[in-house]
Amino acid sequence: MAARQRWSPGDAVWLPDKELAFRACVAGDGQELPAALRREPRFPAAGYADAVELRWANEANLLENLCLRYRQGQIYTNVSHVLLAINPHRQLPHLYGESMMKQAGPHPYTVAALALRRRRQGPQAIVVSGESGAGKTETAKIIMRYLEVTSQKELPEKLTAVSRVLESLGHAETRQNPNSSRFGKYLTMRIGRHSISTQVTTYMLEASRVIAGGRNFHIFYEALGAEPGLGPAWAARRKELEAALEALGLQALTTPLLRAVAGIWRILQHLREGEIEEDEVSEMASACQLLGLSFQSLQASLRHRRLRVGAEDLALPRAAKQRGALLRGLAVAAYSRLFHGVVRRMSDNLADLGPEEEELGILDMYGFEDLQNNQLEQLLINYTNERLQLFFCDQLLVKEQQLCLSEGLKLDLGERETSGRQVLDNLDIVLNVLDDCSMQRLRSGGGGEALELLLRRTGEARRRGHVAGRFAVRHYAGEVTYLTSGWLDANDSQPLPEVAELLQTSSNDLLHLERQTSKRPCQSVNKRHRSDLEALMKKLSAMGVHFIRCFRPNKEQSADFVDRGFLLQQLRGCGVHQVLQVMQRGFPHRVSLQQVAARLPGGFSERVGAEVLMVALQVPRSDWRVGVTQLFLKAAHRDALEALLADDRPLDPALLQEAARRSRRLRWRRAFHALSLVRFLSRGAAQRARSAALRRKLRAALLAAFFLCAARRAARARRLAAKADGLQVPAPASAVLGTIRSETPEDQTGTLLEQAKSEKAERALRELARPCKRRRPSKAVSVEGGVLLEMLPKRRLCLVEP
Ligand SMILES: Nc1ncnc2c1ncn2[C@@H]1O[C@H](COP(=O)(O)OP(=O)(O)OP(=O)(O)O)[C@@H](O)[C@H]1O
Repeated sequence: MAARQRWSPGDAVWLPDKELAFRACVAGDGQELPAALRREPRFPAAGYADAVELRWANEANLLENLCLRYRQGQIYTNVSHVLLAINPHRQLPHLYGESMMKQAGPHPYTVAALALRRRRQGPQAIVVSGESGAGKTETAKIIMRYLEVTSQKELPEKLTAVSRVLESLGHAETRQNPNSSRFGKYLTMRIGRHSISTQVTTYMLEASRVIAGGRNFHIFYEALGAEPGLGPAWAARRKELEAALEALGLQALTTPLLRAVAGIWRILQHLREGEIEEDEVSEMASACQLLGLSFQSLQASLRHRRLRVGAEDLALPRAAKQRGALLRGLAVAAYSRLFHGVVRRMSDNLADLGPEEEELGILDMYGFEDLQNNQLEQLLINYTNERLQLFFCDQLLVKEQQLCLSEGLKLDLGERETSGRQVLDNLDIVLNVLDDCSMQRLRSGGGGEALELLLRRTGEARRRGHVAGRFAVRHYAGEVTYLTSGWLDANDSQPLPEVAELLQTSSNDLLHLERQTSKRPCQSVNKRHRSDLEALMKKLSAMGVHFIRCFRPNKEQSADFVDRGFLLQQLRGCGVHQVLQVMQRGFPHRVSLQQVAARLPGGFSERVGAEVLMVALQVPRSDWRVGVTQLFLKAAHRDALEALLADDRPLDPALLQEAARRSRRLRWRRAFHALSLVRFLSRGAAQRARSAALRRKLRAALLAAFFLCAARRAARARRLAAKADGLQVPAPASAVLGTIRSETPEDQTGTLLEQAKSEKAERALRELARPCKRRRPSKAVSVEGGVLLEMLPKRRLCLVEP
């Protein structure tokens, strides 16, 4: 989306605007508007169902397109493989009828249909992400409805029951959403011939919400359903919860669960000020009864802290603040154990899964968070989102590259995202240090300092001003400031020893510690979360992934308007602009070759037809490609695509004929170039072969010269020796010449030697004249020749072959 510096008169542009995000303008002659973006000249009345159809694929046009569609009740829009969904905050029944299940176009139904079709190729996953209140849970429900209807198999009653129980235990009313899920959820479905089996995995419950002071988890109000001031709705919801537990065969859990929740609620009533006075301790009796705890034990723990010094046990009196901290720890730990205890029992009841290939998963993860006071929990949530975002960008590139590859196109779609990886690396360092501090049981002072030191050193996590105890991280969705206080406690997956002991002795099984596997003994919160996330990412990497991105239209949860600035911020935050960038680099407009062929009179093959049309529409050669099944066009050629697809605009036959001629010429020219290239390359090969032959001949000549000289020298030496001794010339020095086996009379040796010498030279010269062929040395080379065989590299020995 390169911003043009100079504009022509009448160019439609978008200029940044504080209120509207972008303001529509018309450029003057040669005007310099560096921050301006090219405006789409005209949108179709219903907007573009797929934003890659935009002629100018930039974020301003994307935003305008989304708003245009939203105003007409079209909340879904595609950006290539990604589905964007804007929360309507009102019921839109026309979007979810069964007739919609058969239609193409942007919809969660279409995503589910694609995932279902592809599940035979391997396990598929649908990742639904977005801010809190953006509509993730609703979207997941829409997908499940589709699966139920189209597979004509009843979704197991248990699945609905699981969702209902999880809603009670893990959802709460927040500022953004009256039914906000405060944990991550991955739902696995295996669709067999006769049934669908399911399994649920949960990720990091925001257990600190129990003591946060605002609205608590729904189950608290359901447990107290009949209490005055709560309204009849909660009583009805309590009945639903009981029915869901019964459907799961867990009716035995109803009473202990609701009693324990009521017990925690009692504790919370005394915790309003954060401190517990001495006389208030006695009021804990009813809470203990509901939780199945020993009141005496709790009383003792609240009054005194036990400390072991050497062999001596000391009991130090607790202050009101310390009593408050202990009770807070007890409430959080008890709720966390309740949640995990129920989830574990539900999973045990659902465990019967089919073969892995049939798997279809739906991931509903908590969205990016930036609260007033961001703690370790928010850091872990944002860490998760950062991982998912990186995964999204990688997958996007991979998918586009796969499509190009399958269509036989060679495109440079740019590098993979790296800044997110850097942020993650730095956060990993921070979280590892936190674990080290936790291991050494360093309390606030030491641990906090170590963390801060490290934070100052890491590039992305940098200190803000001189405020101690804070640091900021530049996430993909914006900068978030975190407080470091209380991290060590928050990172401790184990409650205080007194609390753990108390809960372990409870008469309520749900409050007992979950079974520990030997692999993960007592991991810290952050370590456990990261290892769960790692396993999830590994799983997703091996699956076909489909993305749905959900957005909030405004902060007010109103169905009446779109806050464009707020929506733009979310679009930027979830990396839709990266999708657009990739599209911009590639060929975002696609049309099937069959459709192209249908626009032409007969006589053209699909590929040739596409070429002819491109020539006729005068699209520059660099702006289109013909793939195996589709014609690809650059972003700026939307008009050409429209001309191509509009049935009511007949193509001029004369123009087509001319285009066909030009296309033929083009193809001939291409064929000629290809031939020339082949000739050039083969000429090069012949040239290389000739020079190799010449090199071999030169080597042969040198060797021949060497043999001649050696033979001559040896003969002269023998003649001289014979002259001096007056003796006969001895047998020939066949060791040098190699191939001569002398059985001739001794008097003929001199002549033979000369003869052999000249024969050898002649043979070498003949070899020079012979066309070169690589030959392996013959086995018939004589024993004397063997001396040479050893001395010279083997491939050169063909020269001494007789
Ligand atoms: N497609 C839809 N049609 C009608 N209403 C919707 C739709 N999607 C969301 N909503 C409304 O928005 C509210 C919030 O949606 P939802 O609970 O799915 O958000 P979420 O993204 O899961 O939030 P959180 O992350 O906090 O759990 C719903 O209670 C519902 O009223």
